[in-house]
Amino acid sequence: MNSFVSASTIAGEGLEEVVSLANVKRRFGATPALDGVSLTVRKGEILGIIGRSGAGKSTLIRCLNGLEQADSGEIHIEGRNITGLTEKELQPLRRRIGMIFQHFNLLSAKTVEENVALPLKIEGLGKAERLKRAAELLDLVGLSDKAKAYPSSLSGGQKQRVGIARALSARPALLLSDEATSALDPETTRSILALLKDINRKLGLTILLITHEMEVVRSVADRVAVIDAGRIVEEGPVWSVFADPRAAITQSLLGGIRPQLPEYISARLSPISGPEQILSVDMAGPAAQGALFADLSQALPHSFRLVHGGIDHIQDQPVARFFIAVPTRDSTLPEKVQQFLKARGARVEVLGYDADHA
Ligand SMILES: Nc1ncnc2c1ncn2[C@@H]1O[C@H](COP(=O)(O)OP(=O)(O)OP(=O)(O)O)[C@@H](O)[C@H]1O
Repeated sequence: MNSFVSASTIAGEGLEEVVSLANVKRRFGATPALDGVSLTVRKGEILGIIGRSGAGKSTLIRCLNGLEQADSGEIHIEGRNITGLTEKELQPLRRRIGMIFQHFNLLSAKTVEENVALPLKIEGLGKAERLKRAAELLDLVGLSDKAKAYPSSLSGGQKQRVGIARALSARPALLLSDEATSALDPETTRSILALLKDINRKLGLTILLITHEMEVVRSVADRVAVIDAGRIVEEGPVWSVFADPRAAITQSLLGGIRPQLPEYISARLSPISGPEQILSVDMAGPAAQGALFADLSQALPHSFRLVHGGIDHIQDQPVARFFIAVPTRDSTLPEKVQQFLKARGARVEVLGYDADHA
């Protein structure tokens, strides 16, 4: 483990909730930007907050770091209520939150190591100690060879690594990532997310990820909270929210990364009985581990045709979603197939009938 940044120095000892919000409200004129938000970020976890543009994510961040005052409700950082504090009282608490941003916000006239060491200068540390710590942090993010470089000579991914090192330099209790991968290409995004996960695991760093991309949540978060019109509409372990999204907004945000019924089939689906009934079959955890379709085909031969789908693995849990077509020539078959699948723990939904399948 890195000697400078250890789990115990990043997060306060013995505190389970690094951040908690209780019924936080913030209104701009007629717009309730935050409409009673309650959530907690637990020590050592990665919590993803996802929402569309205008959902209230920026207002939430601004309330958390004290740039915006909530109209009502309470915000605790490491057990301390920050609502109503003066600017002076807020300053030491603000330093408990390290931030990384979409556009990195590095100082272009300073070298990489100077950027990383800057928060330590503000804390009053001597130069030798600042540079020693900067070197350790650059080692942590894999950029030791760029210490003397200027930000303009770095790629986007390298700039964000510097941003991460700088955010960690003042030993924050929480790393707040504000759309930190939104300006990066998919491969660089993956490497930055892998780095965040690695630091989270190695150092026990608590991370709050604000994003509009489900893929970001999928690859690194432990829990996810979905925000819509200033309200948390759904919250839970990532794999379970992916397996069974309840809110319409969550289903819509998941649209791009969950198997969907192919467009050409959904376009011709009819609610009126036809030659094939189309079902969606969702399974997660133990239910997704068995040989469900092999067993179905043995119990009820020629009872279905696989149309589309697949198995994803989220937080080491299988999450499966398939679409099958069941012939209706034998009118009792659809019901038998559904009962078989439900008895094996699958969630089954009748989407309609495909009248045109040859
Ligand atoms: N200073 C302000 N004055 C007036 N309305 C505001 C202000 N800040 C935010 N709002 C409104 O509050 C709502 C939430 O905005 P917010 O910026 O928090 O959303 P967001 O999820 O961060 O969106 P984006 O992803 O586009 O940044 C929006 O309807 C926005 O127009």
